[in-house]
Parts: sequence; structure tokens; C-alpha cells
Amino acid sequence: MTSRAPAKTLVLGTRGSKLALVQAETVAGRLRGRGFSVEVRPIKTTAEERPEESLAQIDQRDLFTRQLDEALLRGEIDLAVHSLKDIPTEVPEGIDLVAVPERHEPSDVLVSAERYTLETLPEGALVATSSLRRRAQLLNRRPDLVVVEIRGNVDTRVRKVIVEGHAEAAVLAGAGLARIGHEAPRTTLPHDAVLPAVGQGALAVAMRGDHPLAEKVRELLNDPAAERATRAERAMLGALEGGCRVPVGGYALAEGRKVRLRGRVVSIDGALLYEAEGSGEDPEAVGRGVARDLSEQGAEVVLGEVRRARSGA
Ligand SMILES: NCc1[nH]cc(CCC(=O)O)c1CC(=O)O
Repeated sequence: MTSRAPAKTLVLGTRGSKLALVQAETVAGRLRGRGFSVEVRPIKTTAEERPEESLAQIDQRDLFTRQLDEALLRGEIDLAVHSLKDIPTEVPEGIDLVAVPERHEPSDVLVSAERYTLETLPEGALVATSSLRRRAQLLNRRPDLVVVEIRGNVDTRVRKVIVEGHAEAAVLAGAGLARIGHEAPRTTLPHDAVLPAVGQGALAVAMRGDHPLAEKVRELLNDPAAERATRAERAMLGALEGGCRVPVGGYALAEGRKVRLRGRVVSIDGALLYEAEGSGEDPEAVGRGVARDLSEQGAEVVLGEVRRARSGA
């Protein structure tokens, strides 16, 4: 049976950055291809309202999602499209992540006019990133580097480094650059050196669980392999009580019935690095198992320090 095109226009909420809009339009395009009428509506989140502050210091876990969650719960938008790595491991009551569409390769990249790699960066070079996870892993490999803060959307960060010489290089997600078609000179940071953030490279579609089209949207947009892999990563992060702002990396791949996960916790100065791997059929169990292994190795000490630093102690 072929379904009629629904009469109602779906309102799709998104952040307003170029990257967010490209991602939102990709999802909107797929829904339109299935007969839906979709209006893309940009909504400001805390991250845009406080552009100068260090993200690691803003004491709000849902700084990329709160206003979109509120719009969903009030029924002002039907769905929200996010970068999965920006979504806290606990989503608000009443909201479901109904789909994780196909994932982009999640590696971080080093952006520099000279196409430096982690090996060829000059002694003592300035590298720009606001991510504790990136800072910690860079310093683990190259303790001589000087890591400096950088804020702004993808274009701004690239310009600060390539045009303004704010630093020798910046670290960004390759997926973000690829999605906006940015040609910035870059080299890929191998996972052995810099393990990506949990959920990096993946999108997620959030809806109210009671929305009449929740199941339909899931059916149209979900990629089961991407969903299973990112479930394992997020279960690990949740068990470590991390957010996107702790020095935790994780990457999982779903192959056949199994999910294989590699997780890492690094102290902010880069001196201590804990790594664990796990595999199994239940993504959440794999994630919790890797988290337990990391904790037993001593990673809890590092995470405790990060939490105390954030609370101002
Ligand atoms: N926090 C910002 C953010 N959220 C998602 C991405 C990149 C795209 C992705 O990981 O899917 C970025 C920018 C970056 O880390 O360079």
C-alpha cells in the first residue's frame, strides 16, 4: 500500500550554524523525498547565546540542546536534528532519539596551512581547541605542544588559524568540515593518537515519544549499525558520568550482530591515559563493560579531578 503524502507540514528545529543547517537540510531532504512537507526552523541555544565563554566552563550539560528540547515538549517543532555528540547521555523525559542516520567517519583532523601532522608540528607549536578530550590526547602524544582555547563555528575556527595565525593548527571534526564542503588543508588524526568524541560524525533525530509520526520517522531515517555503535559509545560515557566536556574518547563499530567498542580516558595534562576495549551483542552492556574496565584501571581518579575543577574547587 502506498501512503498518501501527509497534509501537515513537519517543523524541523535546528541550531542556526552553517553546519547545523546543512545537517538539518539533509534530513529535511530525505523526508521531503518521502512525501513530507518540511519547514526548517533555526532556534538559538545556550552555545550561541554565550559565544565568548569556554564551553568546558559553561555549567550546563545541554547547552546545545535545551531550547530545542523545550520547543519539542511544547509542540512547537515536530523533530529536532542534532550532532549526536552534542546530546547529553540523558535525554529529557518525554523525548526520544528516534533515529541515528548514517554516520560519517568520525576522526578528528588537524587543520593548518602547512598540513602538519602530529609528528611534523614544530616543537612547542600552538594548537587551538576548546575540547578537553582533544587537549588531553594531543598532550599525551606531544607534551611540548601549547594548547590554546578557540571558540566559534567551523568557519570561524578555520579562519582564526589559517588566515589570522591564532595558532599553528586547530583540531576539528573531519565530519563537520566535510559536511559543509570546507576545503581547509588538513590531515587526519589516527584513532590511536586522538580517539574521537562519543557520537562524533553521527546525527540524531529527536522527537516527542508520543508524536504520531515518531515510528514513521525512525523507519525512514534510522541506520541500525550507526545506532547500535553510538548506543554502545553513549552507554560507556553515561556510565562514566561524562558529557561532551570530559576527556573521554570512544569509537564503536557494529559488525553483524556484534558491536566492538574502544574507549579512552585521559588526564587533562595528558600524563595519564587509560584505554579499554569490549565487544558483544548488546550495545549498552558493551558500553557499561568498557566503562567498568576503565574505572577499574583508575580512570575515576581523572574524572573526579575534572568534575572538581569544573565545580570551581
Ligand atoms: N560541538 C560542536 C560540533 N558538534 C559536532 C561537530 C562536528 C560534526 C560531528 O561531529 O558530527 C562540531 C564541531 C567540531 O567538533 O569540529
